[in-house]
Amino acid sequence: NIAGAEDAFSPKSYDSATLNRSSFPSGFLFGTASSSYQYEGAANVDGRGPSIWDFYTHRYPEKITDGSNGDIASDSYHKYKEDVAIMKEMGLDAYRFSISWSRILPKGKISGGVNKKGVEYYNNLINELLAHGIQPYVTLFHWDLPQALEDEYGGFLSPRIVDDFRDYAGVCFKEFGDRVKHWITLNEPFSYSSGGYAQGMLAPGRCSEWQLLNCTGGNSATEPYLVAHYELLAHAAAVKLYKEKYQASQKGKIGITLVSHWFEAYSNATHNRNAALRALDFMLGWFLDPIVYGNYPHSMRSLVGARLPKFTKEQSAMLKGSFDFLGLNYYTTNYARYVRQSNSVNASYLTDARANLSTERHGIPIGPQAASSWLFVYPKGIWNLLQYVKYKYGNPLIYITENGISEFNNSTLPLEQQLADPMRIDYYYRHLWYLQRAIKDGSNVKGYFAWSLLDNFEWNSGYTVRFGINYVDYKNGQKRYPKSSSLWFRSFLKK
Ligand SMILES: OC[C@@H]1[C@@H](O)[C@H](O)[C@@H](O)c2nnnn21
Repeated sequence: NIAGAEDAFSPKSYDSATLNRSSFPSGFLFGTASSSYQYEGAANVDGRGPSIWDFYTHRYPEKITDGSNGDIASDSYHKYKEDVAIMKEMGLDAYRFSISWSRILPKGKISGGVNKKGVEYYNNLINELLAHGIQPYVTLFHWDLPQALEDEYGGFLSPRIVDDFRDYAGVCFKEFGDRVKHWITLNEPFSYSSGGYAQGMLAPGRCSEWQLLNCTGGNSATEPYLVAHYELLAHAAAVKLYKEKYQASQKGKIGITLVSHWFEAYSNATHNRNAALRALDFMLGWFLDPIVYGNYPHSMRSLVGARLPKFTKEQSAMLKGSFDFLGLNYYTTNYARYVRQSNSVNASYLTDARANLSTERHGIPIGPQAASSWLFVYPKGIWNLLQYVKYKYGNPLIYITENGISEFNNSTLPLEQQLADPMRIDYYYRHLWYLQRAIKDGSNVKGYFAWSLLDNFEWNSGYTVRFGINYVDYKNGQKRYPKSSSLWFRSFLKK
């Protein structure tokens, strides 16, 4: 049910005696997550082609809080062996990372050539992980689309992306599928379509002029829905290829990672409870309904109308059941309340749900605010979200593929102060407590990946916030240091 009690649980202490690996089913997987553009650096090294994030950060540095980019980032391209050693030291079982499409295919297409050095880097990373008993969970697309495809036909705004994504996925299955047994096609298609085409604060930075968000063209009423449609079809095409050509011999699993907030009704009034359900449809159901039921949620079809693309019968059949597991990213919870559509002249994805989202009620915040302005700590939301997915979508096999919190970059403070991150220990302890609760209540969750192993490039926030369990000294050759949460995880994960 939507009316949720406040998040009542707060631990007396964080010692791993009360909550640890054995609070979870045996074989439960613990990992950390990352992504190529945010971690690797080496942007123009060894044949990598530019992605839309290289273009966006260099062309519009003013759109990034500190004017930074991922040219060097956490330099994992050169330091991946150190990173694997840190994972081993922490006692982690798995590592979720993404492949840079333009490092493998610099021009985005096979016809543009496969970059052998790029293939070599990911082979080295995968082999290093396996040599240390750490399982690779590999995301094919984590927002860094080859700029060549954006230039040629507008990237995910065009149906041509479906074939190109499928071909790229095929190269990865062929090159790495003998050792990679868990594939994630897309990371958060919601964020890519809403952030990139409705709000415009993620690359390629498009939105309606009237939203006055300083976008470079676009239409927030139509483009988010077109992009989401082609993301779904690209996902389904890659899954079809894997299942038809590779799964029998490679015996791996393939899925997709979706993100959702939990939404608490602003009040128990029916119109506010319905607003919370619509908010879930427009953020999670937008993608989960098509892959579970083969079509968009009813609320979207009725409210968005002709602006919502339609699936053909064949496409619907290809989408329905197109996953062996669901990756779910949870960070925060919002209040939702009914709002009458302001006007139909300036339609936008951002108002189509007729649900006003807020992070406070009667002036009281829903939880403590992190450094990231959208992130309020509400651990019970992970339990709520898992109940909702269990009941509405048939209790699918789930991995929590991201969960985490950010602090501000205070690199002027003494290092030992910067390494003290008690709020991160509190965040992880409380979310993990609700996660083991949800599993005991029947949710089919098999693993958990914390965001993030290291501090990294946080998209439009640049390096002004830090999500790392381990610190990266950007002023000193990206040197890694464990934060207190890294040491806490080490005791939590002890076997
Ligand atoms: O903002 C923190 C992280 C980003 O760094 C990830 O790239 C992205 O997958 C995500 N989704 N929700 N929160 N996050």
